Amino acid sequence: MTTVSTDVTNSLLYLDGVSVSFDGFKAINNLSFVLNHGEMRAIIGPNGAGKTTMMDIVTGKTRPDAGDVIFDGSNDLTKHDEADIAMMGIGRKFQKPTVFESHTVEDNIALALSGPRGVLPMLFHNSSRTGEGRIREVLDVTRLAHLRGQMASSLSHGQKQWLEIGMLLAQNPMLLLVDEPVAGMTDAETEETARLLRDIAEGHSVVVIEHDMGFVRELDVRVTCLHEGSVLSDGTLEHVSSDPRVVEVYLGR
Ligand SMILES: Nc1ncnc2c1ncn2[C@@H]1O[C@H](COP(=O)(O)OP(=O)(O)OP(=O)(O)O)[C@@H](O)[C@H]1O
Repeated sequence: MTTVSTDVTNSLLYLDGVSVSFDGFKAINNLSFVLNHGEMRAIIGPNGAGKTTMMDIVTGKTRPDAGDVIFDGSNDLTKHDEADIAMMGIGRKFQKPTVFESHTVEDNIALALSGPRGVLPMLFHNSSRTGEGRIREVLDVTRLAHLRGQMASSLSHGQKQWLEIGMLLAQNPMLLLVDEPVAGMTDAETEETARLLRDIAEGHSVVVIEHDMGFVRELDVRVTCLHEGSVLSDGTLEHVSSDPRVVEVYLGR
């Protein structure tokens, strides 16, 4: 018990004994998962393993039937709705980019900055960091500074994904949840996305769901493999990818 309570206090995200069923089917089955402050983690696993459902539970979209879901040591996420959870500092990027196509890159970031956790409402209290400074920071980290005046509709698929990550960053979340960011990207964009997320992880905690194992290798972080709603294997990519159970249900297919 001592270990568990220490885990809760020291972790940014703590799931223990979490289960959820849909029409009697256990999509998440007694799942335990701990993410440390400042950590980036990759989540892999076959289709239907429960990866998206796990994110749905963390963001308040789905309520678990059982288990603990604690954010930043003391916030019981099962007692909050999606809007509350976003305000607490959990940002989610879905697989498909949803940028404002008919606005410029810069305006997309500015719109996100003026959102509930953006910095613009706080400007009067913090003159050292202007909206413009923050926009530049976000554009730099998302590799879009040279495109700031262009319409979002003119961006490549990969650049739209980076822009949406930028819009998330503008909200300054403590934790970013990123679902299959490199699906549909070119090889060059995929490699750049790994570098971009590593840069972001210097100041944020990140959970990335991804099937592209080359990309997961580039991320160079601890990997958790889910299967049938629970953790099947966890550790370095070398450890997880050589686990015979992971090879059987996922990598060997
Ligand atoms: N709202 C829902 N109603 C019914 N079944 C659901 C619902 N959401 C998820 N499921 C089922 O739960 C299981 C887990 O789905 P989930 O989308 O979490 O898997 P995943 O690991 O994200 O898969 P993929 O890699 O294909 O995205 C699947 O069998 C799915 O059909």
